[in-house]
Amino acid sequence: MIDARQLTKRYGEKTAVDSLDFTVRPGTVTGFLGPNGAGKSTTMRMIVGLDAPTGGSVTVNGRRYAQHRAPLQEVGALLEAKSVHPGRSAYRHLKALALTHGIPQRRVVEVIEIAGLGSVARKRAGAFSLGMGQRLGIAAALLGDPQTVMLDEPVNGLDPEGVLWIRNLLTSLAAEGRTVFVSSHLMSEVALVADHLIVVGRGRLLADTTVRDLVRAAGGDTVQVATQDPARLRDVLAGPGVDVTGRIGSEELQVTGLTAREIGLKAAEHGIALFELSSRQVSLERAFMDLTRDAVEYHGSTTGTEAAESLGRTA
Ligand SMILES: Nc1ncnc2c1ncn2[C@@H]1O[C@H](COP(=O)(O)OP(=O)(O)OP(=O)(O)O)[C@@H](O)[C@H]1O
Repeated sequence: MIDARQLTKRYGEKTAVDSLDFTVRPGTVTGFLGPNGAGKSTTMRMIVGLDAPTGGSVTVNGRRYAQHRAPLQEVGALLEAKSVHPGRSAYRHLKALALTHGIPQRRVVEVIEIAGLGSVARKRAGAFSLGMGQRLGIAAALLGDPQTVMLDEPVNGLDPEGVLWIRNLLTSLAAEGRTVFVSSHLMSEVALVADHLIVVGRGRLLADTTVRDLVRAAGGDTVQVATQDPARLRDVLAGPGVDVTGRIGSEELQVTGLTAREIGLKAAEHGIALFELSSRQVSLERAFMDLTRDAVEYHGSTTGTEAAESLGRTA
């Protein structure tokens, strides 16, 4: 559990994080969303004590990070590209980390497996691709088998297989009852994996909500499903607040009141094959853009004249 109370960070005149109040709960993936410069990284750095708050406080499982006796076993974090000695292998890097934190060596082998680094673990980390570097950072974050896992933009640099791997990893960590907090500036990415969302802009809290409520508020909660067995899927999905429509004899159903993820999970649970599963993500993306419109620091639509004027002002 991560608990931020009136958390504030100022750098001179700039308020990077502005009186944030939020709670990240165990057993679920919480997405931390906001446009570039919204204060996500600064908040995460304060959670693990790499930056001191100017005001307010943030605790992990009831204590400030520095007050934990074995912090690596409490919170595993992937922040911006970790400094790994380029001449050191992934294995030796993790081994050194384990040694200095009293973590058994067998855990090093385990996290190498979890991170899919088995075939490159003995190679120099300096020769790693961005994606391999991310995997090594994630292996390091999981080393202490922490109850809380926090990842800053983890899909950066990962190929499609890596992105899928991250999604599955986050979901299974949450299913084990851990607190999973993951930042991104892409709603489409977060919506696939997170149940809960904390949205920030210019350091302020814009929304503390569920993906489901945000979708509902955007009026885009229809999910298109095509299945082998529509009658059975209707029965499986039936419940309060859920509405399923579809033509008789058609494989296609339109579902409201459940997310694509919930439908996919229920179908899998009952062994029902799906041929299509698509939510109206465009409206979800739009809901995020509407929420953060006034908080975006750099608008791509700035005209040449405006850009020149603003350059002139700062010059
Ligand atoms: N050390 C620092 N000194 C001065 N300003 C800083 C410092 N670190 C961050 N900032 C400023 O604080 C604001 C928030 O930055 P932060 O990196 O936390 O945002 P972010 O949401 O993580 O953005 P991004 O997605 O671009 O990483 C930005 O305007 C940034 O320029």
